[in-house]
Amino acid sequence: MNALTLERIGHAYFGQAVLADIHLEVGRGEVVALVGPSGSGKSTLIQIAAGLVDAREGRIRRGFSRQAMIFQEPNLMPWATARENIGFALRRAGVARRDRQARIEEAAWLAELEGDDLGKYPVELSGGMRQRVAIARALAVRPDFIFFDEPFTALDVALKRRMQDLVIGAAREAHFAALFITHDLMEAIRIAHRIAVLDVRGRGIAGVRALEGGTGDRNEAEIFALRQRFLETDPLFRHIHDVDERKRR
Ligand SMILES: Nc1ncnc2c1ncn2[C@@H]1O[C@H](COP(=O)(O)OP(=O)(O)OP(=O)(O)O)[C@@H](O)[C@H]1O
Repeated sequence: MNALTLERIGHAYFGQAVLADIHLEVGRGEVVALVGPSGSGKSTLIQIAAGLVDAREGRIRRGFSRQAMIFQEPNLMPWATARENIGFALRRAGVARRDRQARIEEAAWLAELEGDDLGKYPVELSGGMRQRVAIARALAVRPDFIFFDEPFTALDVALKRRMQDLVIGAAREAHFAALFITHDLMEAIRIAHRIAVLDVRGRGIAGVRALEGGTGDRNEAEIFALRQRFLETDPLFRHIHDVDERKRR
């Protein structure tokens, strides 16, 4: 069984269709990037897949046992240290108190957080460090599926790159499957096994491209060349940088 299967998913907000006839599969241990123009319904789809929004139509089969979500905003509790933020997630997940410390250390190691950082409050941490804490909080529950909703869009280029490497390393280490929403085709090529492109108006998946090799195996020159090839020669990617396509209808 796949980690995730979406069948004929459709959704509408206030009678306005947002998604229709979406079919998408994510295999076990597979990272699928979902790209599409702004407003095409990517966030809605990931929220449906994660069970945060009930789809109006279709069926979802989940072959994973524990999920986590990472958003653009780290959403840390400001009154709690990084360690406590991760610990709360473990408590919510039902992890016994005696096991929490070891799980926090394990997740901090995967997210490359130092011991000092764990004792700091969110306000004392940089944007990048806060996002590391959010990643550690997600990894601490040992998810076998992670939903990423444009997690690195707000970060500068160098930091973004480090975070992507971190996700690639963690995916290899922890073997989770993931659905990763991004606007950035370079990011999709760097991180994913396959790239799915959502139709401009959310009417189906326009197409899927499988990437050769494992994630993290592609060097910068290969990633750049592939991005250029996709954008210049593959009609599937023609509209992915369109903005607010829906509003122009
Ligand atoms: N809670 C909501 N209530 C009403 N309309 C919504 C809601 N959430 C999203 N929409 C609308 O649904 C459409 C799809 O939005 P969604 O955020 O899913 O797209 P997206 O592809 O993730 O966009 P972006 O890349 O800009 O984040 C948009 O027209 C948006 O305005």
